[in-house]
Amino acid sequence: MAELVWTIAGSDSGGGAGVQADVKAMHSFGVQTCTAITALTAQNSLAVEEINAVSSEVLESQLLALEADLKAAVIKIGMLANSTQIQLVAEHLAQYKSRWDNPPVIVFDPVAIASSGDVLTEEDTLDALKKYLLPLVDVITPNTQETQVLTGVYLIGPDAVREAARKLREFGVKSVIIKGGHWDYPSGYCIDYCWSEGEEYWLGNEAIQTPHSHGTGCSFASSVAACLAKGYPIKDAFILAKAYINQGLKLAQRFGEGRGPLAHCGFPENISDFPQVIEPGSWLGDELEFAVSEEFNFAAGFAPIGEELGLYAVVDSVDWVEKCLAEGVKTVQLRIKQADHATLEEDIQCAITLGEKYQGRVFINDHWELSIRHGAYGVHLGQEDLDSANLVAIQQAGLRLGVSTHGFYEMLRAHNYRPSYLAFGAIYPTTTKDMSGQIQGLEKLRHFVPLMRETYPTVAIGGIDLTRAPQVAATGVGSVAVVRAITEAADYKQAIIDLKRATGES
Ligand SMILES: Cc1ncc(COP(=O)(O)OP(=O)(O)O)c(N)n1
Ligand SMILES: Cc1ncsc1CCOP(=O)(O)O
Ligand SMILES: [Mg+2]
Repeated sequence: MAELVWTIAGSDSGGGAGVQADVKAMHSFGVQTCTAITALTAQNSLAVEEINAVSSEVLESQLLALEADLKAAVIKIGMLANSTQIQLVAEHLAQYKSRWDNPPVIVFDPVAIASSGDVLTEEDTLDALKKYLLPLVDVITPNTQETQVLTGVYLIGPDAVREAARKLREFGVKSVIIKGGHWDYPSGYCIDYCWSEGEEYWLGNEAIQTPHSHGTGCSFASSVAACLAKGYPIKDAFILAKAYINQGLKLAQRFGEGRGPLAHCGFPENISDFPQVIEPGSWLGDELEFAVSEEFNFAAGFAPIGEELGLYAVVDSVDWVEKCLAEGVKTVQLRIKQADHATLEEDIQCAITLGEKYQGRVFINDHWELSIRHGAYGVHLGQEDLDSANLVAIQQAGLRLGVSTHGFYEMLRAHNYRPSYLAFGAIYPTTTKDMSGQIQGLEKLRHFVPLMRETYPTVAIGGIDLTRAPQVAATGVGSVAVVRAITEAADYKQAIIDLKRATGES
C-alpha cells in the first residue's frame, strides 16, 4: 500500500508551484497525496495577481475530513496565508502529534516569498509562525531569503548557515535543511545544508542555468516529505530531493511569457542529476573551509575488477575461504571481527595465498594494513573506515577497494572515492550483524542498481538466502553476498550450486 502524505498549501492557478507542484512531486516518489488548500492564488508565469485565503471554516473542514479517514505518515505545509491559519493548523498538528497512534512527521516549507518576488503571506505571520508552528516542525526547508527573514542571520558563509540552522532549532524545529539555490557561494555552485540529530550534511553541484525554476521550493519540500514517508532517513531524503530538483531544472520548459515551471519527471534515475556529497579536503570542502583532520589522506580511483563479482561468500575463517574457493566461488571475503584473534596475520596471509591458488578474488574485511603488507587482491571497508584507513596507501599498493553503503547518501559519498565495487545493504534483516534501522529492501535496491551499475560492479548483502536470491538478482545487481546461506546450510556444496543457479551465474 502506498504511504499517505498531506500537503497543506495554496493553489497556484498557473500550475507550477503550490499544491499543484506538491502533488506532482509526491506522485514521482510513489506516495498517495491528500490536500488541504489554504488559499486560491491567481497567478501565471509572470506574477501573483491575487491571493484569496480560504476562511478558517473552509480550511478546517478539509483537515477534519482528512483526519477522520486518511491519516498521514507525513504532513507537508507550504503557504499559510495569515496568522489565523497558522494558529488553526498548529492546533490540529498538536492534536495529531499527541493523539495519533503514529504521529505524523511535519515538514514545513516557509513560503514567505514566491520566486516571482511577490510576498505571499501577511506581515504579522512571522510571530505566529515562531510561536505556534515552529515548535511542532520536524523538518524545515527554507531558502536563503526565508532563512534570513526567520533568523535575522545574513548567509555570508558556511558558519553563518550553521548559525542560522542553530537559531531555527532554538524555535523548536528538529531538523533543518537550508536550500542554497539563491546563495551562489562558491560562485556558480549551488550548495545545500542539512542539520539533523547532531550531524551536518552538505551537498553541492554546479548551478543549473535556467529561468524556468518556478515551484522548486514546493517541489523540494514535497520530495523530502514523500521520501520520509517512504522510510528514507533524512540524509537520503535530502539527496533525493536535490537530485529531483536538478533533474526537473534540466528538463524545465517555458510555458507563458515568464518563468516556466520545474519539470516533474519521476524518481531520479540519472547519476548526473545527483549532487556531490561535500567532504573535508575536496575542492568544494576547501571552498567552504571545512576543517581537515591530520590523518586525512583522500584517494579516488581504485584498481578496477573488470567484471561483476558473482556469488560472493563472506566467511570468518581460512577453512571456509578454502571450502568456498574449492567449490568454484569466485569472490570470497575473509571477515574476522574478533579484536584478539591470535592468528589474524597468518590467516590473512593464508587466505591471500588460497585466492592465488584457486584464481579467486579474496577480499579482506577491515584489516587494510595487513592486506597491503601481504599483497591482498582487495580490501572491503565500511563508511566509518573511509575516515581512518590510509586510502592513498591502499590505492598505491594496487589493491581493489570495496565499500559498504546503506542508502543514497552513503552511496554518493562512496562514489567520491571511485572504489572498485559498491555494496548495498542490508537488503533484508539478518542475524549475522546488527543492521537495525539500515534495512533497505528490494524497492530501494531497484533504485540503487541502475544508478551505479554502469560505473561499478555492484553487490547486494544482508539476509539473502536461496528463496530470496532470484528476486535480488532480478534487480540487475551484479553480485549476491551471503554469510549464513552458505555457512549454515545443511550441505554447503549444494547451497553454492543452488545459489549460483538462482542468481543466474551457472
Ligand atoms: C560485500 C560486503 N558488503 C558489506 C559488508 C559490510 O562491511 P562493513 O560495513 O565494513 O561492516 P563489517 O563487515 O566490518 O561488519 C561486507 N563485509 N561485505
Ligand atoms: C556483513 C554484513 N553487512 C551487511 S549485512 C551483513 C551480514 C550478512 O549476513 P547474512 O548473509 O548471514 O544475512
Ligand atoms: Mg568492515
